[in-house]
Amino acid sequence: MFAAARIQRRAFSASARDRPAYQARLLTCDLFSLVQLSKVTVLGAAGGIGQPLSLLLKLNPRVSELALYDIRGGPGVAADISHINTKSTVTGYDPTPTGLSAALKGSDIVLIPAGVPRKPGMTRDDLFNTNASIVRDLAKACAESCPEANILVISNPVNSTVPICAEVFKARGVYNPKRLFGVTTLDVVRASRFASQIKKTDPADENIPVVGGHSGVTIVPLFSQTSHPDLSADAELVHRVQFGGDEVVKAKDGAGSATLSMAMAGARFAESLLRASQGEKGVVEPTFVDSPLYKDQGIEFFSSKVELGPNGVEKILPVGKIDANEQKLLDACMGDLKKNIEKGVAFVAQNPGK
Ligand SMILES: NC(=O)C1=CN([C@@H]2O[C@H](COP(=O)(O)OP(=O)(O)OC[C@H]3O[C@@H](n4cnc5c(N)ncnc54)[C@H](O)[C@@H]3O)[C@@H](O)[C@H]2O)C=CC1
Ligand SMILES: O=C([O-])CC(=O)C(=O)O
Repeated sequence: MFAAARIQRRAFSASARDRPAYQARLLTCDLFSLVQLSKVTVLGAAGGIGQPLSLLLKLNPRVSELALYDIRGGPGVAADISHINTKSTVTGYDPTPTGLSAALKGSDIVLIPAGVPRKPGMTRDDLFNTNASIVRDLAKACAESCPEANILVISNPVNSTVPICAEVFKARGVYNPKRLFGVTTLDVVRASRFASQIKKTDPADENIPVVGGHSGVTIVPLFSQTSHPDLSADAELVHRVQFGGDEVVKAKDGAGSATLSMAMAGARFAESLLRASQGEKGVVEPTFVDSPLYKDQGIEFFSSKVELGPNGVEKILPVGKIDANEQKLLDACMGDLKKNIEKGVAFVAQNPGK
């Protein structure tokens, strides 16, 4: 899949005479030639998140091919972004079944920010009726055209849209739990920024695990596991992390929810996955995945720190030691999370679509 891995394999199997040539190629190839075969697809590429996310992916030298699909405006965004002077190719696709399958064929990573965003007064769950069928149908297209790709779900409610994708893949016999991710990176990004504002630190040095799900009380920051354990008692900060999305929805006053910070968070998660796919060890990101951690409580999906690798999920790390404040948050998370997951599963059972 990736050029460097291919060259390395050839170097191993080459004759003693040819091996030095392959090894020299490995040593001398620049970063782009190392990774030239990574195709990334964005579904919903012309939206508030899709556009800046596509821009950031175009700037990423690990991406060699960028496929942009939307029900409207994909080719226009692609034409614009394609003029940026980085090596990757950019193609926009029309909203036809063949356009969608061509956008997905051969993809290594598919990011899905397609669907409607919140308006003030709405919860993420209020988006379910519209976004569930959008995600179901896009998941079907992925299951048919790129069943082995890593699927990164951004569309809300993430706690339900990820199980929807899983059910669609299962129904087609191609479900690989190691390759399905709910993107919760924005919660981690917010936690580190908000904590750094209080502690007057560089947010780049803050690494705050956030576990659970991606909505309100299901978002559980674990400050006790950082160098500022006292922050777990800061109820205002914890609330700000849990309801950071609402802060943006309110400020945008009907014009949508977080788009720019989300694009950064989505691009960061995709970059982590690319680094791990290309052999970097120890790449860890919290993400919402099919997880063994709370299956005994009937919770099939859970966000915790996950080590990424060439096959997607390499290792799901335990929640670890938490303090009494955080235990209360985790207890409060479980009820909503379970209901959100079950709602997604039930939706596909009752509405399998075409
Ligand atoms: N996971 C997270 O942390 C976050 C998730 N979100 C969610 O991301 C989603 C998108 O948000 P925005 O970009 O602000 O919305 P937007 O309305 O600006 O963009 C959505 C795009 O999806 C497209 N679309 C709709 N149906 C489609 C389909 N069937 N196939 C392809 N494209 C389709 C639309 O044409 C539009 O361009 C929302 O559900 C929002 O709640 C937003 C912020 C953070
Ligand atoms: O709040 C929203 O609806 C969008 C979102 O998921 C976030 O900003 O975390």
